Amino acid sequence: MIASSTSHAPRSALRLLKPFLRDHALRLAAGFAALLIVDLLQVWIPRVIKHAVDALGRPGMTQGGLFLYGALIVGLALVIAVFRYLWRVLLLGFSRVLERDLRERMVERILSLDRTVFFRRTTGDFMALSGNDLASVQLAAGMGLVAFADAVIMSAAALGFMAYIHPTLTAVAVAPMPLLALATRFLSARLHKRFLRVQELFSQLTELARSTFSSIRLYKAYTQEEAQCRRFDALGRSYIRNNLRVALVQGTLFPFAGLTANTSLLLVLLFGGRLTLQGIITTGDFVAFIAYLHLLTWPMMAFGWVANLFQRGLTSLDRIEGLLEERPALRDPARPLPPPRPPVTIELRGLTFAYPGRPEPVLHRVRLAFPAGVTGLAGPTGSGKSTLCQVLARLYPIEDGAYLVNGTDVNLLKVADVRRLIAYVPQDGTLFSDTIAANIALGRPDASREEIEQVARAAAIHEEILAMEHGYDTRIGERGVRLSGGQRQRIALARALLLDRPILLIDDGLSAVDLETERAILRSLTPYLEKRTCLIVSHRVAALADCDRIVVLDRGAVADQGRHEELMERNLFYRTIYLHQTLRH
Ligand SMILES: Nc1ncnc2c1ncn2[C@@H]1O[C@H](COP(=O)(O)OP(=O)(O)OP(=O)(O)O)[C@@H](O)[C@H]1O
Repeated sequence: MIASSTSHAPRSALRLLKPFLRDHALRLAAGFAALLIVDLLQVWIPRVIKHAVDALGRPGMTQGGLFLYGALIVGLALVIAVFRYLWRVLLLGFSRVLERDLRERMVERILSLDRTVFFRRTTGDFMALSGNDLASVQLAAGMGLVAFADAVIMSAAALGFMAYIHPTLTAVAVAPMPLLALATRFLSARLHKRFLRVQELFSQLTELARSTFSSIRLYKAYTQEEAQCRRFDALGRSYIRNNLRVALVQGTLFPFAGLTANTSLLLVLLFGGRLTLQGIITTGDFVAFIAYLHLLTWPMMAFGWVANLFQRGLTSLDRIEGLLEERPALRDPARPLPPPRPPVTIELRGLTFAYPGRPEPVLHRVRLAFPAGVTGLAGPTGSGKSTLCQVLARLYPIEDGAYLVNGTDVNLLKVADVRRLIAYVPQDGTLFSDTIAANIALGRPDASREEIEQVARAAAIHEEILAMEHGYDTRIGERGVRLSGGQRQRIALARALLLDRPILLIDDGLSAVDLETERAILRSLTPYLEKRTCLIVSHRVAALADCDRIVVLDRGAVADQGRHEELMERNLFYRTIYLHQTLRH
């Protein structure tokens, strides 16, 4: 699941940010300039304090004079507040814009991918990427970047002022700092590994939650609530355990930074105190020096913290890059031919097909022409009927044999141009939490109510929709009414009819209605299907009896084809199933 995220060095992920940094260079420059001003003004305050303290020892110093120093500090603080507001808006705003940009690119990429990728990646994986990972990148690019720049500017300025007071004392005060840098480096390497594991577990947890809640009725029916709770519990414990392992490293890093800062303070008190007593530096210098040391404490802590943020951000950016680098297996040719025009005929020539990652072909040298009219597709379960529909719907790459549209190989056409010719009704007609009208109009949101009603009539669902309280405006799904399996299938069929495309593929799309209704619907579709090419898969061969032609598939190969009467005469499988099903009804 996470394989692609760990396949390349995290730093290569930074390439992702380059064009973005270029586009927002001005905003960043203004933001960092504001940050620089804030930091410089901030390090100026101890200078004012120094002068105030030194002035205290001079004769003739009045309260009014002291007030002036105080007013100067307040003035500086006001200017600092304005510029701090500016950098927050500019730099933190930058991280939000980056977040939005990455999210849009991720959504675009996910929508461009095909099924081959979704076999490898789970929904939980996508959710973790757009949740946790994106938040980590945003935090690193926002607060992380700001804290880092702030720490660099502040420490450089503070060190400069300290060195100006007394270079040797400065060297003594910063002596413990390299230790902190080393500790940060060592600990953040561990943190990277542990954090990766936490992200993986979060992804698994999200996937478990999604699959549990979307199939909650099934778990209840199988009384699997407790078992499912145990699964959550085990995964949740592992998630906490691994988070604690992260906290253990972080918990070492922060106190260590604090300890280093206080050691520096001790050294300054000892050596700086002596220098003051000897009169080498003034009391004001000594007070200012300690104020600078306080200003240095934050950058020292910040380096450790920022190292963590960057580590997390890089790990997440790497995972996001893994997703953005995914490419659909189905790609458009470099120079596609113009889209085919109706009337459209389709044909398979010696098509052999295996699912990606599976060596065993599911379809073997299928040779079939689909003339205008209705072709029925029958065959034992697992014989490859759905696979054939999906290949025809242009959902998988064609690598062995040919799929021709109006005599042109589909590999020479744009994928979307072929798909635009086909209305496909899959086995599980997925409906969305929206109104019935919106569900039917999925492929044509601009369709009029009249057009929607017309296709609903053809799919024999109009009367039932009208009988509902809000008719076509009835909401379905989690917050609306629950529909029967047959109703869902007929709405899915109406949705495909509304597309008004030259080819219609119905993959057992009426399995949930009774045989008579299925036959009646197929008969009522006859006027709609005139001049179109239609393939209907059905488990009930009796429903296919009126088709112009019926193909029998067996273990992925075409076993027979002909009219109902012909197959009744010569095809044992067809006759047996037909008699079995009609006698039972
Ligand atoms: N996504 C997939 N990945 C790998 N193998 C698959 C996939 N979908 C189906 N198969 C395999 O392909 C074979 C044909 O399945 P398919 O669903 O096309 O048969 P079918 O005739 O439509 O079956 P049914 O009548 O039960 O719906 C089966 O062996 C199945 O296990």
